[in-house]
Amino acid sequence: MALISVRGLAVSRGGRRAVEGVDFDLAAGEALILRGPNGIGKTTLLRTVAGLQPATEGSIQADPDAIAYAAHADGLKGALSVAENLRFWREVFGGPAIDRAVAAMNLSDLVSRPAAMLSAGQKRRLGLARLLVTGRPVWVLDEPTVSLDAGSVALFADAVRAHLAQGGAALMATHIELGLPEARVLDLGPFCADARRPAARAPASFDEAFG
Ligand SMILES: Nc1ncnc2c1ncn2[C@@H]1O[C@H](COP(=O)(O)OP(=O)(O)OP(=O)(O)O)[C@@H](O)[C@H]1O
Repeated sequence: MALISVRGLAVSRGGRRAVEGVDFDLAAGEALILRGPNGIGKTTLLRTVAGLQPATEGSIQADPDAIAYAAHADGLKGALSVAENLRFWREVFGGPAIDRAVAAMNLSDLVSRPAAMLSAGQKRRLGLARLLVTGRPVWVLDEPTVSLDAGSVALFADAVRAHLAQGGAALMATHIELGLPEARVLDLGPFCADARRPAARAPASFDEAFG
């Protein structure tokens, strides 16, 4: 059974339709990568699936309590240490102990350091470790590997693979090659609202050259 089922989905940002007519299912053990050029609507689609904004059209079947959403921003508390941040999130979500998350994202040497004193890549590793302490099955991730070095991208791919093996699922927008050949790819290009309705931008009766 699908954990997320999307049919005929259109999403908008700033009053403009971004993509429309999007269909996909995501089942336990599956990963789906959204691709498309800057501005096509990947973030908008992920925010809509995560329940942070309404769909313009179409349907999304998913349990909002099953989704852990990680946006561009890491959402860390700068004054709290790495361990305190993870314990905070664990208590909010009621997920598993933090040890596995610390090890999975190579944070063992940093557990006592305030999050404000981490590098950009270390902050990102902590932001991703947060997913593991939510205990939620569906990860919805927006550019999860920004700031990560090659070794950390590989760690992240391992964490996703382990999550899938445990019956989880992942929906991700990324421009880079994650090293997850088992993931399906959905190119949003054909679903760009402007490209599908060129007449809406340039009516046939309008003579652009002499208007
Ligand atoms: N705050 C905003 N207000 C109005 N429109 C916005 C805002 N942020 C983004 N947009 C517009 O919404 C559209 C979709 O943006 P979105 O961030 O979803 O694209 P994206 O595919 O995630 O892009 P990127 O690859 O650059 O992250 C774009 O055309 C963008 O210009």
